[in-house]
Amino acid sequence: MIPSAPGAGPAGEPLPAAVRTALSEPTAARVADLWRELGLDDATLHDEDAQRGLRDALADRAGEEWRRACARVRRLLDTPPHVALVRAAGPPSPPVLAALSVCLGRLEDPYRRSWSRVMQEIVVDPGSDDALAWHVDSPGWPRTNDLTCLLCVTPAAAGGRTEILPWTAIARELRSAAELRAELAARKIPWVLDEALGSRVVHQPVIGPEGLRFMRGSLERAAAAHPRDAPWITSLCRRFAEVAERARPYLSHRLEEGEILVFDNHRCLHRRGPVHTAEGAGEGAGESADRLLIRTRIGRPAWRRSVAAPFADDSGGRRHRSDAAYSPEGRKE
Ligand SMILES: O=C(O)CCC(=O)C(=O)O
Ligand SMILES: [Fe+2]
Repeated sequence: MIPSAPGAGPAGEPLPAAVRTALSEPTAARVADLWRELGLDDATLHDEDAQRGLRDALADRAGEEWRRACARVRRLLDTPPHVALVRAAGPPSPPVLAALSVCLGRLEDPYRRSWSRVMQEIVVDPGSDDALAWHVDSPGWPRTNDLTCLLCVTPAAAGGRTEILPWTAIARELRSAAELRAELAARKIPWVLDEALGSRVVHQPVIGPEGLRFMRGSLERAAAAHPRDAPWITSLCRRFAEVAERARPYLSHRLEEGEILVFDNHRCLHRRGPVHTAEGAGEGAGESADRLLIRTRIGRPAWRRSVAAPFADDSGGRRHRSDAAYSPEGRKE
């Protein structure tokens, strides 16, 4: 009912060199040593005290390069296009991903079940095309995560580009569609939360005061669960998807082994381009299961983000947010 995105196209721009940060081998090794010393793994990391312990240990002992890299990533996330790419020397390092994540905010896990992971393996799922269309992560959570980090363990043999569409580009496209923009900000979608979270419904617009909330599959679920609202939900979703499809520029990057891509999940949409097998193939056919990423989803950023609530104006996020408007404690779930 809502059209699919075509995936990576020639219109995507490469990641600017300015968003890249390298970490030296000694720093990466120190981080991994701390991780081992603290006896951390995915299960222990669910605990907020363990996350705080790791953050404190890193501040004390990971060194100046680590401190600078974290500060730089925070700055990059605060500035359009709200993206940072970190490459630690050596093989792909889940400890470095976890360490970077806890230095940015809290690793979120609203499920709190034995099967849930704060460091989640992301493989190509031929049964779902949600990742192929512009979306934000966690539309099935009461509050979507603020930041997403993706560590590339195994790159795609071919294709599989990760693409980022910053809010500033969407806002520009919406300038000539004031009515649609007003509707996107005013009409509250009855989002159906994940089954494991009780399938509750939360009412939020696509363009909310805190950011974007959009995923085609979730909107289809909302429409199916609320047949009377289905016509306007479907129409709004289709029109927004068309705007996102036209919006430029967006970034397109094929993650390489060991790279960590971090982006602001409230101020960007993202998607994955089709993955090709050696035989070649298009979307849906020949998708390879080899590509492996590890994802963390971060809430309550550890710093006060300084960029204006982008949804209050069209200035591209240059105005400063008031601290009060962005205090994590002041947020409702
Ligand atoms: O695989 C990627 O590059 C992104 C995947 C994604 O967006 C998702 O699984 O939600
Ligand atoms: Fe995603």
